[in-house]
Amino acid sequence: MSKTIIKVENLSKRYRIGLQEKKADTFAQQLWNNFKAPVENFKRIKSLGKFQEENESVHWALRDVSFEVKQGEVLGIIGKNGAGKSTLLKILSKITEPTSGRIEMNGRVAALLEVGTGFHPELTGRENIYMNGTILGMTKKEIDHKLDEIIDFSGVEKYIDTPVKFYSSGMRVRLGFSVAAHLEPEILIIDEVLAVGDAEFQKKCLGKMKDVSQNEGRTILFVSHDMNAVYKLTSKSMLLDQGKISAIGTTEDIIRKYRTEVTQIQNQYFNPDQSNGVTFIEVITSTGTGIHEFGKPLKINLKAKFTSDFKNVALAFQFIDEFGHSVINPLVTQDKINWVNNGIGEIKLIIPYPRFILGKYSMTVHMGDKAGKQHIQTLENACSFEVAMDHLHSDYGWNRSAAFYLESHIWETENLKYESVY
Ligand SMILES: Nc1ncnc2c1ncn2[C@@H]1O[C@H](COP(=O)(O)OP(=O)(O)OP(=O)(O)O)[C@@H](O)[C@H]1O
Repeated sequence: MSKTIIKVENLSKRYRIGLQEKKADTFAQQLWNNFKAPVENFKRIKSLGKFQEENESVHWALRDVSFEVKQGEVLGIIGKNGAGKSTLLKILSKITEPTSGRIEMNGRVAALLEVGTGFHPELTGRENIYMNGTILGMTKKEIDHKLDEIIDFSGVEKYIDTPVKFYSSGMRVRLGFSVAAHLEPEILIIDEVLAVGDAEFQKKCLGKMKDVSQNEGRTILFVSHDMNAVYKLTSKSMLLDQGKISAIGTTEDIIRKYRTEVTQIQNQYFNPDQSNGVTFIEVITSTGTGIHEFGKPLKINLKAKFTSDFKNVALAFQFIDEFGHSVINPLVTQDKINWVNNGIGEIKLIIPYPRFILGKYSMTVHMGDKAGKQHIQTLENACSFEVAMDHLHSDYGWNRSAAFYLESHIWETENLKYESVY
């Protein structure tokens, strides 16, 4: 059993929201506000000083957060904007003090948080490498030994003797990551910053992080909004919600939970006017929450009610992607449907091998009589669902704009044959 390298107990961070100036409509009011401001601000500061008191100007960015990370573990940290992810990483990197709680870290920490943190702008790239190495407790000889590798990985060798203040944000991130990953910290903390770099560099960074965790036993904490990157790099993740841990578990489960929370999906349609036509439609996705995992069967349930028996009904389901394209030919009922039990009826559509690739889809339902003479109802945007592909590993990453669908296929040469089934 590997040893615990990070132990966090009841960690909380309280921010005091700025003491704002009062707005004035008139000059006289402005003078009065200026006169009163010091007294009011003093009162607010005093009330904030009382730790136990809740107040609208107090904001808890983290509240009672406890968890442990073992050596060599790669922990993904995900959550909506403002959930407290960066605050947690800043506290662990000793950039910010917690308000209360305890942290035990058994190793040297290298962090890549905001673009450019950890660099002195007036120093050159090379000087900054030495400065960072020294802070991490490395000798000059040890840094000398790593120097070429760091410069090479960063891809900024042309500018390595230029002060960092002249670097673009992408160049700073490249060098920042390279320094953090190569200077052999026991704990590597990486925030969203990698998103600044181009796709090729991001891929290279993910590969390097995998390498340092698997082959060198380093521990990594990784924050990202890119679920594909989290999926690829981590097997365990933590979901933060309003400063609290809402779940810790396998990355697959945590991403599923997160997606369900952030995606506003209308996967049920209910018609309050039940006099004639469709009364209810539901898209039953593989997760049951409007999120559908690529490749699994998709089901649609439709209920209808008419004022009397209704014979020879025809239905068509049309699937529209988020760019407004109809992605497959509308699926039309071939045989007549008769709803003769006072016009109450139900039909299920099952798509066994849907090919919709990641993204959001909505469904339009057309209803008419079989002869096509009578149009009964068209329900645009009746239900929607989102297709997720995080569970499918890809060396390239999935890109919504790259394709409309994904196809299973077979490769054959003289001495090799294999099938990729999606
Ligand atoms: N210096 C600060 N002063 C006041 N409030 C702050 C400060 N820093 C962060 N906060 C607040 O604390 C909460 C958590 O912020 P944090 O940046 O940790 O969230 P996050 O999960 O990293 O969000 P994002 O995904 O947008 O980066 C937010 O409500 C934020 O407004």
